[in-house]
Amino acid sequence: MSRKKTSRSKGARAHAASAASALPSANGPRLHARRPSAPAPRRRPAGPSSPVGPYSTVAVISTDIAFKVMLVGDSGVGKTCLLVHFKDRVFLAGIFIATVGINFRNKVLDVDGMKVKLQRWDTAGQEQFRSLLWRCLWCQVPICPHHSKASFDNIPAWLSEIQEHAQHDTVLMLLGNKVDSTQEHEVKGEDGEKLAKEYRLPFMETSVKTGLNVDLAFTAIAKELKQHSMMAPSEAHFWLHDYVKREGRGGSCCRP
Ligand SMILES: Nc1nc2c(ncn2[C@@H]2O[C@H](COP(=O)(O)OP(=O)(O)OP(=O)(O)O)[C@@H](O)[C@H]2O)c(=O)[nH]1
Repeated sequence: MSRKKTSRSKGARAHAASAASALPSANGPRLHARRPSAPAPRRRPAGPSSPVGPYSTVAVISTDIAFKVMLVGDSGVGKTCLLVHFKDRVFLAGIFIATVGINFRNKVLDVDGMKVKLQRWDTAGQEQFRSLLWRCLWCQVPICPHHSKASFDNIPAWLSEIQEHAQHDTVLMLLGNKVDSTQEHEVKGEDGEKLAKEYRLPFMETSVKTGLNVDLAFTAIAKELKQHSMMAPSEAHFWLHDYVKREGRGGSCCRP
């Protein structure tokens, strides 16, 4: 639990500040203007072996487009739980088995009539695993829980790392997880919102325990990614920030 990144150097934080200033303005170009001419290739991921064993049944689901998404943040912030809840609608209450290596889970969403596959990667906090993935990701979601100031304080360093290694047009969204927690909230929703504004990121409070905004977070990501790769000139523009504000429930990020 204590494999936190609290020891990040002042240099990293300074870099984070400069990374923030490097982000485009809210009214300027969007964070992620990638618009490939062809849909993302549906290749089997390179590197780590598939979790599908030799005796597993493989269901082949035809999808129109596929994207790699990764949740990032300190150990214990709820990355695995978010992924598991989104896929299987269960909350791993009180179960904390630190992720070792890399896992991934697929989920196909129907986004405006198109099948969008989100391939969600779950990594342990170790650098060597993340560095395998940085460059092929389409979306990164830094997370901090409401009751952990240390995790919150590390978000700029995570953002800095993303800025440094990931593709420049990676979709980003900030999540404040465990909003249900009865522990004293060292971090208020307003703090998360303020930080998100500073980095010009959409922000949402989530709770895997109650399910608050979990599906919405992934649906918003899927919509945004779909737009990046497929938007036809006649199609209405999808605004991630607006969608999150409009559809989110509870918390300071969203309407009541
Ligand atoms: N109350 C509450 N607890 C949560 C929530 N999300 C996760 N947890 C708990 O937080 C602990 C850690 O969750 P994980 O999903 O394993 O954390 P992680 O970020 O994947 O951790 P690593 O695998 O070490 O990187 C578990 O005991 C979960 O039950 C939430 O929304 N609310």
